[in-house]
This record gives sequence, C-alpha cells and structure tokens, in this order.
Amino acid sequence: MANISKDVVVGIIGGQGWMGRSLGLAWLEQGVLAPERLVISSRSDGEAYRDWPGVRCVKDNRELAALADVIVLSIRPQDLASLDIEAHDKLVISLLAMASSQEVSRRVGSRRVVRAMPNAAAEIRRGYFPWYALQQVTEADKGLIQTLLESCGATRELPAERDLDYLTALSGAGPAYPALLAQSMLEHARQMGIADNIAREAVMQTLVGGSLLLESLGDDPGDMVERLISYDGTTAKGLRTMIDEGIHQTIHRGLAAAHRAASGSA
Ligand SMILES: NC(=O)C1=CN([C@@H]2O[C@H](COP(=O)(O)OP(=O)(O)OC[C@H]3O[C@@H](n4cnc5c(N)ncnc54)[C@H](O)[C@@H]3O)[C@@H](O)[C@H]2O)C=CC1
Ligand SMILES: O=C(O)[C@@H]1CCC=N1
Repeated sequence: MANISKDVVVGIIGGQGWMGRSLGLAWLEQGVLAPERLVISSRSDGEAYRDWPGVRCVKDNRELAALADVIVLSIRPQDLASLDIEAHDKLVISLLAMASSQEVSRRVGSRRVVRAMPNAAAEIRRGYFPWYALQQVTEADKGLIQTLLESCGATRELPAERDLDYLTALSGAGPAYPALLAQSMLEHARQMGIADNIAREAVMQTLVGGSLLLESLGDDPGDMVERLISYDGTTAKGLRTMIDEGIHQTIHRGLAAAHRAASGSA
C-alpha cells in the first residue's frame, strides 16, 4: 500500500461515523497516513480512534477545513445543507449519496471535488469505491484519491457522474441485497425445521463460498446459472421456478427504485 506525501493532512467531517471511521482507521492501520496527519470532526462522541492518540479530533468543521489539505465529507446527505465550511478550492472527497458534485462544490466552496460511493464492506476493507472527479481535479489529486480509497477495497474512476448515481443504487447498497437473499433463505430453512445454527451456517457458507467462486472464475455469472440449469438436477428446478416467478423483474424494479432515489427523482 502506497503512503501519501508526508506533508498532506487529511480531514474527515463525520469521522466517527460508519464510513468515516472505516477510512480513517484503514489509513492509520495501513500506514497510508501518520496519526498526526489525520483530523476528524464529529457531532457524536466516539471511541474509534482511542488507540491513535495522535489523531486530532475537533468539533468545529471550519477548524478542520483550515487544518486539512484534503477534506472528506462523510456526513449524511440531510446534514449537507447545514454544513458551514469554506474549502478554498482544496481537494474535497464527498461520500454522500444524492448530492451532485456541483451541489457539493457550491456548498463547500471548492471546484476540486471528487464524488466517491463507498459501501459498507469498507469496514472489512472489501468495499467498492467508484468515483467521479470534476474537471478541476488534477492528475496528482487522482493519484491521491486512488491511494486513499483503495485502502478500503477496490476503486474505479468513472467517466460520467450519471454512472455514479446508478452505482449508488447498486454497489452503494453493499450488503443489503445479499442480506435480503440470506434472510429469505434462512426463513425458509427455519420453516423446514432446520436448527437455527445449522441454517445460518449453511446460508453464510453458501453465499460467501458461492461469491468467492464466482469472483475466482471471473466469468459472466449468467454462465453459472446456465451451467446449473443444463445440469438438470435439483438446482435447475429451483432456478427455473425463481426465474418463472419473476425474480429478475423484482430485482430490476428494486434497483430502478433505488436509482430514482439516488438521482433525486424518487
Ligand atoms: N453506510 C453505508 O453503507 C453507505 C454510506 N454512504 C454515504 O456515506 C455517508 C456517511 O454515511 P455513514 O457513515 O453510514 O453515516 P453515519 O451516520 O454512520 O456517520 C455520519 C457521521 O457524521 C456526523 N455528523 C453529522 N453532521 C455533522 C456535522 N455537521 N459535522 C461533523 N459531523 C457530523 C454524525 O455524528 C455521524 O457520526 C452518507 O452521506 C451516505 O450517503 C454511501 C454508501 C454506503
Ligand atoms: O442507503 C443509503 O442512502 C446509503 C447510500 C447508498 C447506500 N447506502
């Protein structure tokens, strides 16, 4: 993992929150940033940085904006309107869903804005961070962004902001859709009288093992569906029934609803 220039100070507004502390702790643990180069602000008190006494914790976001060279916004979208900082064209990384880069730019007073969309697997460094940069973001800034974000998983610069709105609905949801599938499978296994500990173990091993296999094969997931349908055994019966009952349409409608919300049109 590359570390960034020793002079760069990074500030996280909302640094005690779920995404903020995932990033902050990853930088510290991986040596991307020395503790004295990290400033965090938060409305809530938190213990996330208790093992890192060098980290500066401030209550005033203006103070953070003055101290930091790079400002990460990790507050909830509804808190943006009351954010009162002046970034003076410093590099700003916004993690907010539903706030366009232009809106963030106007709010914080910087044209060097990057919008990145995390997901909750950042907590275990297996997140996915697509990001989109305004034109004024430099190549050096982009290198820095890559280093900061890849500490928590895979990253990808996107050519268009509309792609980020879409991926907010898809990858931004992180564990949500696998959790829904797991919940449904678990419910059924329980109804069938399988002991709870065995049902949980079976569901988790199936979802995690299956996902790792798909990742390692690198093929189109549809190929695996076809392979198991053409096997024509028990799984084919389950797959055909789910497909005939409209699972694809249900998933597409769900993603479309999340996309509308992410685009501000829900
Ligand atoms: N949690 C997730 O799975 C994902 C979150 N996001 C985005 O990441 C952003 C952060 O989300 P989370 O970390 O989950 O939220 P969170 O609620 O865990 O953290 C937000 C933190 O910001 C603090 N805060 C609020 N207003 C503040 C202010 N004016 N100054 C300083 N601190 C302030 C809160 O006290 C809290 O600690 C959101 O905008 C969300 O849209 C995006 C994708 C996934
Ligand atoms: O549900 C949300 O609003 C946040 C942003 C994208 C994923 N989680």
